[in-house]
Amino acid sequence: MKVGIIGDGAIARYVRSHLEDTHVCIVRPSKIGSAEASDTILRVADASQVPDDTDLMIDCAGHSALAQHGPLILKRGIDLVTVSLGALADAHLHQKLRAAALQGASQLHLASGAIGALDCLRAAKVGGLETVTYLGRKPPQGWIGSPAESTLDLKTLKDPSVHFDGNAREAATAYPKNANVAAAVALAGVGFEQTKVRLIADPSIDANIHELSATGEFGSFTFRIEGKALPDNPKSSALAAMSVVAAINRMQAAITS
Ligand SMILES: NC(=O)C1=CN([C@@H]2O[C@H](COP(=O)(O)OP(=O)(O)OC[C@H]3O[C@@H](n4cnc5c(N)ncnc54)[C@H](O)[C@@H]3O)[C@@H](O)[C@H]2O)C=CC1
Ligand SMILES: O=C([O-])CC(=O)C(=O)O
Repeated sequence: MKVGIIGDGAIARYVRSHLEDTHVCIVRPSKIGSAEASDTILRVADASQVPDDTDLMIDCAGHSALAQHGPLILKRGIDLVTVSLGALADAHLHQKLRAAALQGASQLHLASGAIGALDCLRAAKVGGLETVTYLGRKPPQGWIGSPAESTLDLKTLKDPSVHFDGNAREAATAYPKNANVAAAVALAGVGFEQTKVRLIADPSIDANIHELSATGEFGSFTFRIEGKALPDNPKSSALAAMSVVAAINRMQAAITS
């Protein structure tokens, strides 16, 4: 399988290090000439330059990259795995990606990202869900560059502080680098409006802690994960990068779980 990637950040580097070969990489135009001499990968600036024989593209570059490159990749009949699923909180983009996939007879696969138990939520949805709540906690440095900065002094924070309380659509839209998990939970469960989200900066922790609780016809469950961040990006959990590799592996397996 010829696999290409979008982005060259923390998640993309992890994913590439776990793939035998990467065929092509879509990067920002300013980075086209910046490849290290040892890196022989074909670097291109947009989806129209991705070679025709590419079987699968992997988006590890965030919401704007999925919006920019996703529709053409799918229209060209190339399957796409994305970790930037918070971008789907934009109903217009959601519809555009869906239409592109139908037109190209391709599929957009949503990596599970930094959370687990989405399989449980999807199954529970069949019987009917009553409440779904997601709580995202990160150390203060994980919220730098986000709207948390407008309500909290992240450098001097002493106590755990809630800086967002609302629904998954608002969270995914306002926190494109931090609330993709809220979108993953919404898409697997009761949708963007009904999924309750709280985001917390917590100086007493050194992990990205995600908690998911649901009740419904099936009963109830709570899932909690303490995820280590990737060494080169405190915002992104290592599990998010691992989930992309797992999604690629699943797509190539004869028997999938
Ligand atoms: N689903 C989940 O649980 C998670 C999802 N994410 C998403 O993954 C994204 C990437 O995370 P990291 O690798 O840690 O971030 P990063 O900041 O280390 O890397 C992002 C890379 O994307 C590139 N990029 C941005 N826009 C681009 C465009 N239009 N075309 C080509 N390249 C572009 C940047 O140059 C950079 O190399 C985050 O922005 C976030 O939206 C991150 C963590 C968890
Ligand atoms: O990596 C994480 O822990 C979660 C994250 O940034 C996101 O949901 O966008």
